[in-house]
Order: sequence, then structure tokens, then C-alpha cells
Amino acid sequence: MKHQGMTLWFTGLSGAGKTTISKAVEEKLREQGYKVEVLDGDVVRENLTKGLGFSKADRDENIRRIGFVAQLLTRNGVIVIVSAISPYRAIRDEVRGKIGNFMEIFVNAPLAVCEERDVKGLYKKARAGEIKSFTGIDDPYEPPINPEVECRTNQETLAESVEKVMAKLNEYVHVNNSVSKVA
Ligand SMILES: Nc1ncnc2c1ncn2[C@@H]1O[C@H](COP(=O)(O)OS(=O)(=O)O)[C@@H](OP(=O)(O)O)[C@H]1O
Ligand SMILES: Nc1ncnc2c1ncn2[C@@H]1O[C@H](COP(=O)(O)OP(=O)(O)O)[C@@H](O)[C@H]1O
Repeated sequence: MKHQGMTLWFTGLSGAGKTTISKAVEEKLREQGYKVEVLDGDVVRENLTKGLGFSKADRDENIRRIGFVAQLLTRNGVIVIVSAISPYRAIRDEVRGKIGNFMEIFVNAPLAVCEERDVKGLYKKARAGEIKSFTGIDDPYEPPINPEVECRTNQETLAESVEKVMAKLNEYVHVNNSVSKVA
């Protein structure tokens, strides 16, 4: 039987919790014996999409390239975890269409909460005008309309967010019985 994988696509503002939740999900999946690869916006921008900026055209190109790699891995039985702001709905829907086995996870926290967290100090810089086109400040974020999972990270614990993602993934695995484990 040909095994297919699945792409778990985490989208949301900077500081919403994409990396935190996706790392915890990655750990759980590895414990359970799944083949997992992680494509995190921050890391991917140092290699696969090095040189791209934050204009709409560059963000779309970033997402297309990430989507392309995710597509290749997904059709070869890997669970791909993508963690990228991916602020534009149309390009998220485009990669969803290409990948097929795709779960969109909206990591949702109000801008004020993300800004208060300011994990990397970037909101402060954006407010000071030192960074231009910062998502949520002077650049758009288009929330998903019908995501498979929504994690409200200002209202639920990390464990609850992780559980929601795992539960939805298990639904897919049981319906399709097609996500492969490491032999
Ligand atoms: N202008 C601007 N807007 C948003 N984010 C910025 C910007 N400049 C740098 N950064 C840092 O880059 C990370 C986002 O990269 P992504 O590849 O996820 O962005 S995108 O999906 O192409 O929109 C993002 O990482 P996260 O905080 O983990 O989301 C920021 O650390
Ligand atoms: N329920 C939660 N889920 C995820 N992160 C949370 C949650 N509650 C608080 N946080 C905190 O929010 C911050 C999110 O940062 P990060 O995961 O780097 O965001 P992103 O990858 O979206 O930029 C971390 O400091 C994390 O500890």
C-alpha cells in the first residue's frame, strides 16, 4: 500500500505560538514513531528562501517554496510541520490545493498579546519604525476562514493546543489509515 503523509501548516502572527506548539507536536509524533520533518519560517529563510524579504511578492515566494518541499515530503509518507506566518489566504489555499493532505492550524492570539510577549523584541522595533512591513503592525494578516484547528493561545494551555492538533491528526489517520510510521 502506498503510504501518504500529511502537512500540518501552522499560521499566525509573530509570537502567537507557532514554533512552541509545533515543537511539542513534533516531539509527540516522533515518540509515536512517525517520520517527521519541520519547515520553520525562521530556519527556512536561512537556506531554502535565503535573500527573500517581507514584501507580498517575497512572502508569497517563501510560502510557495516551503509548500513545494512540503508537497514532496508529504507524498512520500512524511508528516511535515510548517511554521510560518503565511499571512495571505490565497497562497495558503494554493499550497493546500497542491499538497492535498493538508491541515491548517490557526495559531490565534490577539495582536496585543503577541506584542506583550514580544519574544524576539521585534514588535518594539516595528513600533519604533526600525523594522518596516511588520505583520500586524504595518502589514496585513488574513486569518483562515475555516481552519481544521484553531489554537487560542491566550486562552488555552500549550498542552491543550497540542492535544487539539493531535486529536485532529488522529481523525485523519483513522479515516485514511495512510500516514506511515518509521519501520
Ligand atoms: N517584517 C516582518 N514581518 C514579520 N516577521 C518578520 C519581519 N521581519 C522579520 N521577521 C521575522 O521573520 C519571521 C517570519 O518569517 P516567515 O517566513 O514565517 O514569514 S512569512 O510567512 O513569509 O510571512 C518572524 O518569525 P516568528 O516570530 O517566528 O513568526 C520574525 O522573527
Ligand atoms: N498556549 C500557548 N501555546 C503556545 N505558546 C504559548 C502559549 N501560551 C504562552 N505561550 C508563549 O508564547 C510565545 C510564543 O512564541 P513562539 O512560539 O516563538 O511564536 P511564533 O513561532 O508564532 O512566533 C512563547 O514564549 C510561549 O511560551
